[in-house]
Amino acid sequence: MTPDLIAPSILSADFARLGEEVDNVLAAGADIVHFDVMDNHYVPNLTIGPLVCEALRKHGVTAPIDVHLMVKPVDRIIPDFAAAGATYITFHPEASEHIDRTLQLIRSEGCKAGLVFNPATSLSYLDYVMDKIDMILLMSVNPGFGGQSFIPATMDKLRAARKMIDASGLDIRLEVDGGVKADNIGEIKAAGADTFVSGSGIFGKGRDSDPHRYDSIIREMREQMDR
Ligand SMILES: O=C(CO)[C@@H](O)[C@H](O)COP(=O)(O)O
Ligand SMILES: [Fe+2]
Repeated sequence: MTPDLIAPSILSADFARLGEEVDNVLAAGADIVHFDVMDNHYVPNLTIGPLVCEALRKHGVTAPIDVHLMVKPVDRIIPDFAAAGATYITFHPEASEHIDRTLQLIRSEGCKAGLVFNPATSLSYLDYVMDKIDMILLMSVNPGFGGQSFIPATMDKLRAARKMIDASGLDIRLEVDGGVKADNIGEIKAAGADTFVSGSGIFGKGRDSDPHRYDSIIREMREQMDR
């Protein structure tokens, strides 16, 4: 049985106090840090690199770090993220010339490997690489920005991906990313997800110094998942 993981996307955190934000959201009960890497080439936005991942590790973050690469090309940056302390490294199949080789590269660097599926991307990319995958990430928004609305068609894709994983008998996490909130996380879990990325749904807009500001939202998400 794969335990459910809540993965706050730090894209929506207050970057002026990133270490504190990550400490607080993990202390509130979140499980894994979702680390969105954007290159303003594969997606129309630019964010963070291995330096920030390394800084979180030096700050003392011991929780898994789930690096979501929205970059093209992909391979060059993988060893740097592995050295910086990434736990999972996922990438979009459209961004790699050789998907099988990129998956093998991630594992050879000591990280868990995953493929990321945009809303319109077919799950058929999985057909010949399921044995090289530790995580399937389904985008429920088009990649590039936080704060977007969940795309309802993701639910059917989620059920299909869950069937593929169960039929494979392999230990593969099924993560959903984009527009996940307390009011839809229960339905997303029921459709088959076990790992839940939420950025604006957790960090919200407000900036305040209360170290317990994330306790209630994480608790509410758990309650919704356990219903
Ligand atoms: O990868 C991405 C966006 O491309 C996501 O991880 C977002 O950062 C999720 O943000 P919310 O939709 O939860 O606000
Ligand atoms: Fe992401």
